[in-house]
Amino acid sequence: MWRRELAVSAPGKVILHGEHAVVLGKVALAVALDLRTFLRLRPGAEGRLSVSLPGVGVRRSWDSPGLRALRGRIAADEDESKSPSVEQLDALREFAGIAAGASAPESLATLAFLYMCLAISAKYGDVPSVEIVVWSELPTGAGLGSSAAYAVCLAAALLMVCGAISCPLQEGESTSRWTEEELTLINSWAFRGERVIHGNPSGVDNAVGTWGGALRYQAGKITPLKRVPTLRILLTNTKVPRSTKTLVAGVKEKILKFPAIMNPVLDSIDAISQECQSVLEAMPANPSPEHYPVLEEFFDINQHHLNVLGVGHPSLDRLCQVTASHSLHSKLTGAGGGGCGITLLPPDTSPLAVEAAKQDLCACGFECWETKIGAPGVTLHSCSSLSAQVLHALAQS
Ligand SMILES: Nc1ncnc2c1ncn2[C@@H]1O[C@H](COP(=O)(O)OP(=O)(O)O)[C@@H](O)[C@H]1O
Ligand SMILES: C[C@@](O)(CCOP(=O)(O)O)CC(=O)O
Ligand SMILES: [Mg+2]
Repeated sequence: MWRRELAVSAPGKVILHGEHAVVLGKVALAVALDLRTFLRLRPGAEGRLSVSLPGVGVRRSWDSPGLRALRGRIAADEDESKSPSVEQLDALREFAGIAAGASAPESLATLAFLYMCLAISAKYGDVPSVEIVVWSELPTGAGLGSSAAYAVCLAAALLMVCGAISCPLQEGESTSRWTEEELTLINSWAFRGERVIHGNPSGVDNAVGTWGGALRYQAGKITPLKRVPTLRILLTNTKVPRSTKTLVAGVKEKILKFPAIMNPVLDSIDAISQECQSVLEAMPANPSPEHYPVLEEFFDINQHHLNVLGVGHPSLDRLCQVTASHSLHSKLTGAGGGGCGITLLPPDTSPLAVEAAKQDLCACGFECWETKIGAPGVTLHSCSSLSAQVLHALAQS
């Protein structure tokens, strides 16, 4: 029986280069963002599991016998590939009253929650009697990895409640992190949760959510970037909604239709990620301003490539044009099709130019803010150490 009241948080991410191509085994460079998802965990009534997801309007509660019976059906279908099978997802949908093919945020969030809860408890313990609330500072479905931050928080909390990983927070401590081995387990379960939401994720988003910082990711191999310069980045949300799952499926279709045309584009994106990594790693030892025009050109070239892959959007074209009129360079980040773009702010950019660009972007109906990148990965918190704003948001549910 779980007895403590605790919170878990995980950061969103910004992909500098390699979105979409990374799904097909190419290199991506990604950094953790200073916007986080928070999960509050507390003991619930004996024999009941409750979840509240205010960001997507979900408030559900189930009794343990019903969940155990469902778990029996799901566990029987467990396959070797560790991917949720069609039969498993159908059984979960039927149980939760979600229509086949429903892809609304609340349906996917509920499905991912049930899947992770039942699969983790089947392997490591009993269905927990806890109350879970998840709230995020991240916009949902905007390219900043909210799905992965959600899956990472769920994986960490559920693995801890089921005893698969430790509860590293001592009495009196405000925050704590897990060991490398435990983080690897959290990451692998978060990846499974992402699969429920995305269909075919690369795993880069959950890796950043778990480890934080800045990393290179390729085909499951995670390499932390140690000496990355502090880049100033302006983040702009076009507020055009989109679904990563649909966009990733669209890219796959295009590649199958025109392999000879599309594969070289993916190779070029891969080369951009690799060259960008070399430039970033050379910058701390040689902090010359001449690196920035190179980074800006990489943004421009990759933005064109992403348009070729079919994941651009008129709102993103507008974003690039507006920032270009202030001599700044931008690209989409994440799945595209709307959502967010990033703009590089070289150190010599005048504060007036940044302000003017922000004003013009806001006049388009966009929201923009300067970000700090390289935030810590998944973290365990005492509830009393959370800010009043986060506590308030978690208590509203
Ligand atoms: N705070 C949250 N609470 C519940 N579900 C969430 C939350 N954040 C994200 N999700 C889930 O993730 C989905 C969005 O994922 P996705 O389309 O990959 O966009 P992104 O990861 O770029 O924000 C939502 O539809 C929802 O199912
Ligand atoms: C397009 C992709 O490269 C990143 C998707 O990021 P987001 O869900 O838009 O935050 C997909 C993936 O890597 O799984
Ligand atoms: Mg996502």
